Amino acid sequence: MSTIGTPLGPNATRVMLLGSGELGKEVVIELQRLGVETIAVDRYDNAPAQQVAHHARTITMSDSAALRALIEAEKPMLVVPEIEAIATQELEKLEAEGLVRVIPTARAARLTMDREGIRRLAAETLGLPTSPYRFCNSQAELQAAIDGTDGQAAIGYPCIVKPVMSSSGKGQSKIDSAADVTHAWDYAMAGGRVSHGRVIVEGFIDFDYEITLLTVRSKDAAGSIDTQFCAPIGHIQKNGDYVESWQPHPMTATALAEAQRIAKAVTDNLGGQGLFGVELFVKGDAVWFSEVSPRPHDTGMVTLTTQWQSEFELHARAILGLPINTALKSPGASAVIYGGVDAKDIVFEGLAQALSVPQTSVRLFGKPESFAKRRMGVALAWDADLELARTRAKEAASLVKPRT
Ligand SMILES: Nc1ncnc2c1ncn2[C@@H]1O[C@H](COP(=O)(O)OP(=O)(O)OP(=O)(O)O)[C@@H](O)[C@H]1O
Ligand SMILES: NCC(=O)N[C@@H]1O[C@H](COP(=O)([O-])[O-])[C@@H](O)[C@H]1O
Ligand SMILES: [Mg+2]
Repeated sequence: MSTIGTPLGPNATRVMLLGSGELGKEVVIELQRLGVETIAVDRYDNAPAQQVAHHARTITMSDSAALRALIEAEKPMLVVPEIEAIATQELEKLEAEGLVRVIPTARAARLTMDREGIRRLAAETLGLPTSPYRFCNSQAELQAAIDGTDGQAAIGYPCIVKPVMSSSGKGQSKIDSAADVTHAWDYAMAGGRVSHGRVIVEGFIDFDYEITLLTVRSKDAAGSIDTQFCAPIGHIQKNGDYVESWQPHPMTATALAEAQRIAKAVTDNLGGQGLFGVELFVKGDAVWFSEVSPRPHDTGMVTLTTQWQSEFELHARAILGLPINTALKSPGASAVIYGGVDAKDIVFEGLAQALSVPQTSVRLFGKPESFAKRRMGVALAWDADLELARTRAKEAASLVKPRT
């Protein structure tokens, strides 16, 4: 994009987000700082990014006809997928018709929205190391894959089952023995973002630690695409959902080089411009590819306090073709604030106490409805001492008390 227009005028640079959660909210804020007109779309009204965008639209984003109608009506220059529940085949058609540019590309959005697309690309096309895996359409197929009675190598116990279209651990569970299989299947069927009836079962990787490697494809001074990495982000997940993250995570030079090699291979193939969150498991110097978000990553919210340009600013700049800088500002950490209750219009107590913890900040996303395990906010802390930052982020998060 060589010029930026005036928002709400005839030459405005219009960008549409498909998905308007906490990650999209920060992307919208960064786009607006650069003078972009924003349209935030989600499945429900008053989603976080809708509250800060110029325009808010509520549609079923997995409905191809509804998605096409909206894009044809709004005519955005860029469409930025933000969540894993979009009719990406329709985006591919719209992109092929020249009606819109999808970030990073419509193909990347389609491949990463479905665990099967990205896993087969990484493992089978690119030959990257991943956990052993199989896709199953029924509980019987799942059991056969675990036991190896389907004619292929047994996945064995323990293993992990996930709906092919889900995120933030929804519908995901660990199977330790045959007794867990029925529950894992039923839970996956109930938990996907889009009902699909298909799961991935993965062999369990007994990693030392896991990281997100934020990888940015942006234009360099000469106008060609250049890949840059942020410092690795360490994180802890509970039931497949992130609870804590920090940056930088210490790694051996060999493991870091391997992580960057894998991230470059995947993002080169996906192409386009923008920031990617490449999820990797590490044991010693061995690194496994897990999955990739072709957009800002939840564990990367820590960069709001650790980098000069957060992952959201990096994404906004990269998609607009602007220069980026991935440098670290200070070590730091993030800790999730959960809803704690199932209720609409909740209130948060203890913000003053939380923000009295030195070198912290808090983001409350403003989601209109809370669930006990819905992520409603995040606490951030920075310090040269990473462990101190982690302690403070967790302390600040624990002091914010949601209630009805
Ligand atoms: N094969 C595996 N072996 C060991 N742990 C795993 C495996 N697969 C997933 N996990 C654990 O579960 C977490 C969530 O898995 P995954 O990233 O696939 O789920 P997700 O629903 O896509 O989550 P998100 O949207 O937050 O990235 C991983 O970060 C890791 O901690
Ligand atoms: N791991 C992916 C992730 O964190 N995505 C973020 O969560 C939102 C959905 O939240 P919700 O489920 O509470 O509506 C998404 O819109 C995105 O911002
Ligand atoms: Mg993940």
